Amino acid sequence: MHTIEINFNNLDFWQEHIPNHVMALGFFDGLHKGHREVIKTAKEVAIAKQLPMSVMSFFPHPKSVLSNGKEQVDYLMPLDEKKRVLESLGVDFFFIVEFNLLFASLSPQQFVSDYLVNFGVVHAVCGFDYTYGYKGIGNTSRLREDSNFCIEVKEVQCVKFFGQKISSTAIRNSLNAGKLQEVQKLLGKPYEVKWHRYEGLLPQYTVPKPGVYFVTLESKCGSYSCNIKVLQNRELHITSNKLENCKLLTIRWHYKVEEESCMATS
Ligand SMILES: Cc1cc2nc3c(=O)[nH]c(=O)nc-3n(C[C@H](O)[C@H](O)[C@H](O)COP(=O)(O)O)c2cc1C
Ligand SMILES: Nc1ncnc2c1ncn2[C@@H]1O[C@H](COP(=O)(O)OP(=O)(O)OP(=O)(O)O)[C@@H](O)[C@H]1O
Repeated sequence: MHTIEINFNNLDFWQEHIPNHVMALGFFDGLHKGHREVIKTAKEVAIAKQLPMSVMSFFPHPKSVLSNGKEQVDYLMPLDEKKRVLESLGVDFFFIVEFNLLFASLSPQQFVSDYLVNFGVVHAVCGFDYTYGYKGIGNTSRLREDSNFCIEVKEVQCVKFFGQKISSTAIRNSLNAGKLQEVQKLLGKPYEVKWHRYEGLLPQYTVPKPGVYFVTLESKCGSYSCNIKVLQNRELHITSNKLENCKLLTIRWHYKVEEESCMATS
């Protein structure tokens, strides 16, 4: 998979060098079941058309840029992890567009013309609620028209869990409430973070609310299941010394064992 960072300075260059392809559109934080359905659908279209397939996402999150940094976004995964998962899903090109105020002010038609039509997109795939362009006024029902009918559009229906749309926001809320089993159902797998023995939690991961959790720790030295504590400042307290020689751990979260209120007395 080729990862290409796009900004206003290199846009012309890439417009000339990217082959015709099928694109999946969206931010895709956490790559949950809904996101995977969009990417799977794009991959199927690409295979049928014998074309490469891409994902176009942005960085940083529109919310943090549009609030001038006042609204902090708790990412579910850093870009490197997103790259790793996208590659495993068969994505050929991962475009990361620099999201800044100038980009945010593009009209829906400008975005579609410069970043889709002139970018070699012949078929776009997005979820039913994908939005684009200034104030997010572009939506899937006008995407084909905004491209002057140059690209085909496939809209993916809502993937739900107990009648509710699966979303990155719902997953962040469940994480913040310590509902790790619910998070697992929405993601389709246990939530994972990377933790360094000296540096702590790696950037752009979110940890659940304070409490005691049953997790699996995985490292080059092996894997081991135990309880760990999330402290008030969202720091992790890992008492197990089984993997003490390993600096970098993947923590796979299973369920909450104890509430924060019980921790104080235990
Ligand atoms: C060119 C462009 C301009 C955008 N401008 C705005 C904006 O002014 N306000 C806003 O809230 N979101 C804006 N967005 C963000 C989108 O509404 C949307 O959140 C983003 O494309 C990710 O889509 P998704 O949330 O469906 O994954 C813009 C997106 C694009 C592509
Ligand atoms: N549950 C879902 N079912 C189908 N498509 C989805 C679902 N969730 C997101 N998508 C689609 O996946 C792409 C990426 O969406 P986005 O990153 O906005 O995810 P989200 O989970 O809705 O995030 P947020 O909660 O921050 O709005 C978009 O095309 C969007 O329409």
